Amino acid sequence: MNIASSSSLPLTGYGWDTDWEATFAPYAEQGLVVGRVVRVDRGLCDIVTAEGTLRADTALVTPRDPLKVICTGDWAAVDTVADPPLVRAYLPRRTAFVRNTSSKRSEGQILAANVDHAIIAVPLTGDLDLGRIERFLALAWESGAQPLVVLTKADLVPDPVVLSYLVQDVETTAPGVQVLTVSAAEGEGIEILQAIVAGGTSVLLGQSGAGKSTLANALLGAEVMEVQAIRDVDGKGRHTTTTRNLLALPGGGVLIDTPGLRGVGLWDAETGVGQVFSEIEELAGQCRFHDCAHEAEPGCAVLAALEDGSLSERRLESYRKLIRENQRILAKTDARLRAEIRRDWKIKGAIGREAMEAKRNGFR
Ligand SMILES: Nc1nc2c(ncn2[C@@H]2O[C@H](COP(=O)(O)OP(=O)(O)OP(=O)(O)O)[C@@H](O)[C@H]2O)c(=O)[nH]1
Ligand SMILES: [Zn+2]
Repeated sequence: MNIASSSSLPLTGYGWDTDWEATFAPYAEQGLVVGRVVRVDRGLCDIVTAEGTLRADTALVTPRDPLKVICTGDWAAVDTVADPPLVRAYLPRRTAFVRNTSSKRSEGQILAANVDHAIIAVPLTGDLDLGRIERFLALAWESGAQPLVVLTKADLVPDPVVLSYLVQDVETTAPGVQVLTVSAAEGEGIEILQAIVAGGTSVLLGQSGAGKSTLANALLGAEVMEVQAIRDVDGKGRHTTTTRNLLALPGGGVLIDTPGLRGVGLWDAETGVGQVFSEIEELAGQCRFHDCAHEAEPGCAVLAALEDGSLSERRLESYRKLIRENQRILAKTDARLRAEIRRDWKIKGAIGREAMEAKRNGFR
């Protein structure tokens, strides 16, 4: 994407601050140039620097561990004397979005780095899927970014009383999270969202049809939509939809557009789950047994809350589902490890059997 190729664009528009500057100082001493990664593909990445966008080799920042591969949002230290330019390193990430790549593979995939706001788009059409919101919240908390729920298509709920109930439901589901209603169709709520995202880097999460693209366009303005159209014309249209891009917003802030974050799964999001269900974790802390499973134990504060109605059955079920799902993912990660342990046992077992046999034979 060449939006940033004009050399006058300062890096502050891309999230550069004095903390990054301090972290980068030793690289600057080595004559390396700083830039933010706007896209990574096939061994190369696009990096926006104070001098414009350059394409650099990522061989040195593509280790085997998929979570350590350079990604969109990273701050790179680039050797611009090399030809092509070469990324030597990237600065330690403040936050990182990771997802479970597929059901077959257990390795995580790094989606975006240094994200401050995770905007969870939830359409106000049909029934609110609170469980889905919880999943996105867990993923967001786990990344280190601050989640924000944006209820989209508010124009489809004209009754303010109904709307306020829906907002309340979501607020209860998302303790500690700001809930905003917007209508891109009527422009309502967009300015507030603009003000929030102006401070930092944001990603848009949410199911297909939630209104993410529409929101992105509202934040980006017409200029970028045109660029998008031009890119489609040059025959790369299909491809660009799967490529992650990082864009400076005209009203301030940065948007990382990650269309890949649709059927998102959890990845080692145990801490995230805890934050989504902070009230349940708090209750669990009051259970008589510290390893209480909240099934039938005496003195269980979680079950007591269910009983007196302060905790809903749906909420607890949702919590359990997320914990189970997370454990399955962790188990997959550990599958290789467990296979090794099993092999170890087998060897030890074989040795043991041999010894037994020798003994038995000896006794004969
Ligand atoms: N009424 C109404 N419709 C909207 C609004 N925002 C988006 N839509 C419609 O909702 C549909 C889906 O919007 P998108 O922005 O494409 O949704 P998305 O989340 O990007 O979907 P994917 O690209 O499939 O992930 C489109 O037909 C939009 O026109 C809104 O504020 N009001
Ligand atoms: Zn309990």
